[in-house]
Amino acid sequence: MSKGKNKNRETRADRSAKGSNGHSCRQNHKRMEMKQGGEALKFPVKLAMWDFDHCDPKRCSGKKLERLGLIKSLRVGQKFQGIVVSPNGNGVVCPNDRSIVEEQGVSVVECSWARLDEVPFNKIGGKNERLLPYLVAANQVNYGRPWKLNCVEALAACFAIVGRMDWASELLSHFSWGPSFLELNSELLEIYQKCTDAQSVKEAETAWLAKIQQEVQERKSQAKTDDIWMTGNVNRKNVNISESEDSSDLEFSEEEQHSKTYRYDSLGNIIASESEEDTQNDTDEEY
Ligand SMILES: C[S@@+](CC[C@H](N)C(=O)[O-])C[C@H]1O[C@@H](n2cnc3c(N)ncnc32)[C@H](O)[C@@H]1O
Repeated sequence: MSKGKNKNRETRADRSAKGSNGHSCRQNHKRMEMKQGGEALKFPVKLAMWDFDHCDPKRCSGKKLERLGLIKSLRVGQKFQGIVVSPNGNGVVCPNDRSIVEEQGVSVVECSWARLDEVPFNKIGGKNERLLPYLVAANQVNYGRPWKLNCVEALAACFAIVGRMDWASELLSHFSWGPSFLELNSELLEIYQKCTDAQSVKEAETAWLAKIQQEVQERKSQAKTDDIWMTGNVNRKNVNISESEDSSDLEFSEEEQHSKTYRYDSLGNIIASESEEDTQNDTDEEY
């Protein structure tokens, strides 16, 4: 029995019996026993997490995996041999990581995105710490948000990238919204699966981001053009039409419309080509 000033100090044995959330292994173990129908579910590879208890247990995907007996809690100070999917990672998960995933498993850091500065990253992790490339969350809390996935999405994303779609689907099947994560990201995951190393995944990610950026620009210009059909061409409102001019005078004759193909700017104004200004009679040029 310890005495005096050391009375309240934890022994090494006490500490090692606690998870990263400070709960005793017995408590964690007890929770792990609360499986569906009392039976622990089995997963083909090791799944682990450092749980910092930042999140509402009812909404927390890591805790749910733990309740199902699918994931093991690690303590601070304990390292993980497999892939550690972490905001502290250097390279990104890539198909070349497959053998590590299959042999050693995957772990995550169960914490709040808003409290990352409270996580002692130097005391957790392992030699295979990885970021995830661009993917979009499908969970109910962060639906549609890129990069910041929850724990089960992060584990599933890792499995999917290394080509273990079977494990990704199996894990997500325990969440009502789970399968939609793979649907939402299907095109991109297929692209990542065709890569090899981290650099090729980064290149694929850069190309994808450029593509979606371009699509956004195109949609914006399209929206501007569509507005004209709804509101009319605002530039035309400033055209000074004399009393005697009928609006039909501003329209082109059928003959004109058929004889030329006009080019329009984004506001619907006809762009006069240089050659048209120079040589009014030149009708051969196509725009
Ligand atoms: C910050 S926690 C949030 C957990 C959430 N409360 C839940 O219910 O699962 C999500 C964890 O998933 C992993 N993760 C998610 N997105 C990631 C990304 N883009 N790169 C690296 N790790 C990521 C990390 O381990 C991260 O700590």
